Amino acid sequence: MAPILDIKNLTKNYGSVEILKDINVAIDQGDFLVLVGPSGCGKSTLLNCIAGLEPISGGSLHIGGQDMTDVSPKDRDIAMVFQSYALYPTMSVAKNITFGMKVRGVDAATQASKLATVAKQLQIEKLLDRRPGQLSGGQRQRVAMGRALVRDPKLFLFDEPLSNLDAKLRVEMRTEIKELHQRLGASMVYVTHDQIEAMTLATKIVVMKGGVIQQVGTPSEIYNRPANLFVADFMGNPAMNLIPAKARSDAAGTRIEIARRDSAPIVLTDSQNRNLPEDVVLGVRPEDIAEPGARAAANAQEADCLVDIVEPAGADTYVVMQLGGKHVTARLHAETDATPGKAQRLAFDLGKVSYFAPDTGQRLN
Ligand SMILES: Nc1ncnc2c1ncn2[C@@H]1O[C@H](COP(=O)(O)OP(=O)(O)OP(=O)(O)O)[C@@H](O)[C@H]1O
Repeated sequence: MAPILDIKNLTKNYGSVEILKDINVAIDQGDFLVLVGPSGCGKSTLLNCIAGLEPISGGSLHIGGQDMTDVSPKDRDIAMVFQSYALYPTMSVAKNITFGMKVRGVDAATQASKLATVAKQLQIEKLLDRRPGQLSGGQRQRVAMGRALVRDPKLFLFDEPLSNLDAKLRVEMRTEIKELHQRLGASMVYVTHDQIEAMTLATKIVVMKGGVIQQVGTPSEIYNRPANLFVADFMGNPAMNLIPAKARSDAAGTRIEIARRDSAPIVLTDSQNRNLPEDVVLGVRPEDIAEPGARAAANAQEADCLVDIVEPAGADTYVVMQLGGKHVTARLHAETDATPGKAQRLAFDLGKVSYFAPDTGQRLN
């Protein structure tokens, strides 16, 4: 089957400035694509290009197998949910949701039945007579989604829909959106700068920086095999530790040497990765540094590390050390007896590490 959305070699310029560079992405029916990246990376511009709110400068864009490059937004069979919700303030919730259908000439009975279905799905049946001003942020968000749902479009587009909500409600609405996606099996494109939102919602993530796609992959690919230092650093909280190290390969494997502040370097042996250049950046997630025996590890290599800071975080305790001249965070059990100023034996899971070239930032393994 043709991809539901197929973007090929898309570029977008504002005047002489190239905002999006050679964008290539395709998703299948039912995919939840999340565009994620720091402010100004071009994710909203890309969404607006998909919606047809911005013309593209080069390349092509197909939705449902149809070339939409020059088609107006209303004829693209999409529905968009904006950050601002864009509700009509003087209309009731019911009118806000049915207005688009009315404009398109949908008959009254169909309007009513679609409204009832969507109101039930979103649990806003009791709010239908209210105006947007009489709703909470989360309720407004639901109404905005209701307006998109009644269109039954080929593609839903979401532009940071949760960014106006407080932290707790954000998490609740995130779960609701995920549940809605699972129930409808709809195809969605979702913009956020929040990497947790990206990881939890997406079936496919596009990480962007400076108008350039850094990596396209499933949440697990992006998290476990980041393509470069930018993605490694951007996705995950606390961030992946990125430690300058020396790699020396021989018959037994690769010896990874990491400088310590006041003693000889730590030496870990990686039996899987050979042929690394001498200078590498070792990428290791905080959860892949543990107390020996605490977690199943594919290739645990132990070393003593001087603990600088201990940060209890409820379920886990974060321990911060200095290795390779960087702060390195390990995610330990809450009951750890790690103590600031004391050495702690830690197991590094070399079966899960990433290596990057210090100069280009590209992944090496
Ligand atoms: N109409 C415009 N004219 C010129 N430059 C623009 C215009 N709209 C956006 N830009 C620039 O394009 C770049 C990408 O903007 P965009 O809004 O897509 O980023 P973003 O990743 O969505 O960021 P944010 O999360 O802050 O919304 C930015 O450098 C921005 O200044």
